[in-house]
Amino acid sequence: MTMKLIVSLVLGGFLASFAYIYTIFFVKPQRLTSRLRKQGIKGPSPSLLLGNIPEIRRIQLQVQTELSAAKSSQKENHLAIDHDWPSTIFPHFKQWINEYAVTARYYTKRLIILSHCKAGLPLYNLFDSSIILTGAGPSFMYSTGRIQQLCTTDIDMVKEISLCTSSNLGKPSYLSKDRGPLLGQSIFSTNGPIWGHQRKIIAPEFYIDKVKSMVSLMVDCTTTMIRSWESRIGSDGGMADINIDLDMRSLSADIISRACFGSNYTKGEEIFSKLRTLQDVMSRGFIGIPGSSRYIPTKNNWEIWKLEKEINSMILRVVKQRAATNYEKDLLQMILESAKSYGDQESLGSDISIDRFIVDNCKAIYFAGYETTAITASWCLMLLATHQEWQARARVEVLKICKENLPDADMLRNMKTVTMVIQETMRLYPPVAFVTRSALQDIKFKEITIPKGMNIQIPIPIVQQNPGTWGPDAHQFNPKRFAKGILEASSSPQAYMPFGVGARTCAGQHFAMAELKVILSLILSKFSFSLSPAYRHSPEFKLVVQPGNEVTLRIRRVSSHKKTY
Ligand code: HEM
Repeated sequence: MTMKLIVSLVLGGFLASFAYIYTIFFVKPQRLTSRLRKQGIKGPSPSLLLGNIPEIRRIQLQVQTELSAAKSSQKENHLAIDHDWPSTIFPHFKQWINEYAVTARYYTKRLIILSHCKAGLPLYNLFDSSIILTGAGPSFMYSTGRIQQLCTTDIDMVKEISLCTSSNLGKPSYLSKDRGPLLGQSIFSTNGPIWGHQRKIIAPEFYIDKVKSMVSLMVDCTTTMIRSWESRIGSDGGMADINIDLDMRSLSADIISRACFGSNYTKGEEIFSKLRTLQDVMSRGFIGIPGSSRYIPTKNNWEIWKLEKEINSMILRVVKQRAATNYEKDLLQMILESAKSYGDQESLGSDISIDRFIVDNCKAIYFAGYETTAITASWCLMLLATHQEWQARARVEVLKICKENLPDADMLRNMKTVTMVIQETMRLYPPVAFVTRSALQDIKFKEITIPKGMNIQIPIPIVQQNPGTWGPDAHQFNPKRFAKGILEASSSPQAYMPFGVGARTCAGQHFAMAELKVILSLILSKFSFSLSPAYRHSPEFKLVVQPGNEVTLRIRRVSSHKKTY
């Protein structure tokens, strides 16, 4: 009897798991993709459990093998830096765009009708499904395990997405599930009223006026780093090779900690180092496949759970300390106060606990505020080191504006060349590689109905390096293209999106720009620099696009400017 019960329980469990896996990995994806396929959207055929992951791996491996063969046949020249890194990091996108996002779809119906008339073709051909569905543009679909993506580089579709204010468009659920330990139920991953509440609390803390008042704090932190560089370089004529990645990370961490977490900033360093390890562990492998589930006790997941627990309790300790100290009016205080009122707001319809609300949002700000800005600063300095003419131009501007003074908010606003350099850096090396959205209900863009549950992905680096939009020098560093602002830099303003698009655009972009200008202007005014011969250019994607090898600069003092702070 007991044996029978065990057997039927095991069998029942097995059948239930099979039915679950079959629904998640086959029935649901089929339902989504067949609706898109009927509308002319194509894509590579997925395998059952892994989707297109095997093909992604195969294409990446093939491109990397070809690349290393080409490299070994050439004499290595570290100064020959190729900015077309998306072709090697995301080669599958380029291949799929060529294969599945056919050129005919670029045409509007009018153009097709005209070309048909010109070619003497009968117009009834227009009802052929491959031609009539011209709305898609360069879009295709693919999947990683259970996660279905509609990937688009179609500027018109990007424009419609960025103008969309409908609550039917939101952030994908995999951000709070698969990326949960990092992003949790924070402003980054929530939707609807709870997101609206979080945005209302956090965004005003980074409005331009608030940021202006944080410039002196940014200058103080950067000055401390500059002094340490000066002592490493020694007196005039001295020189040092400095690994700037580490310094940019600790500087950025210092700035965001002090700006957002006030007197409790000292705990920040530990939290950042753990967050970085967490990000590293989480970037291994793909999300959405069986075995990567956050509930399965794999070695990776044990490490993630341990780090998550440690980070969460460290943040809660900071919160407790804050409760015991004097009142401060910083972001942490705003989050704490809003968490109290959030507890009373049943209308938000959320089941997130107050502790979770605090921890997830603090964690998200720590992560967003430090990693992206630090990496951008490293890329800016690397590019200025390899483009001495732009380094000299930016330095002349900084010295002219600041004279013998430390930069303030007005001076930063007038730094046109420095701004152009930062904008061009974020065009070539956007730290965030994808704008991600999800159809929370059926939603229509460019005559294509995107079914509920489908994720939408815009690969930022590919759009920002498209020669069709940016011209033949799309893969080159040319800050001049931003001389008349972002709107005039390319044939389509929507093609520039390092801070994302639409309602979910980066809440900290003014803060990030001010911080980058402070860092660059202070470094330029004190030092000249070139790339260390040890540098090897190798961008990598680990949730963010970062230098795969350390950026080491050969740094000297600027001799004509001897003022010390
Ligand atoms: C160079 C630096 C930075 C870059 C390139 C960057 C980029 C981005 C991108 C691409 C998004 C997603 C936008 C979208 O989905 O359309 C985002 C969101 C966000 N960023 Fe940034 N970011 C930077 C710095 C910062 C800083 C310094 C902060 C705050 C201290 C910050 C706070 C946020 C927040 C809160 C969101 C979520 C907005 C929402 O969903 O409502 N970011 N950022």
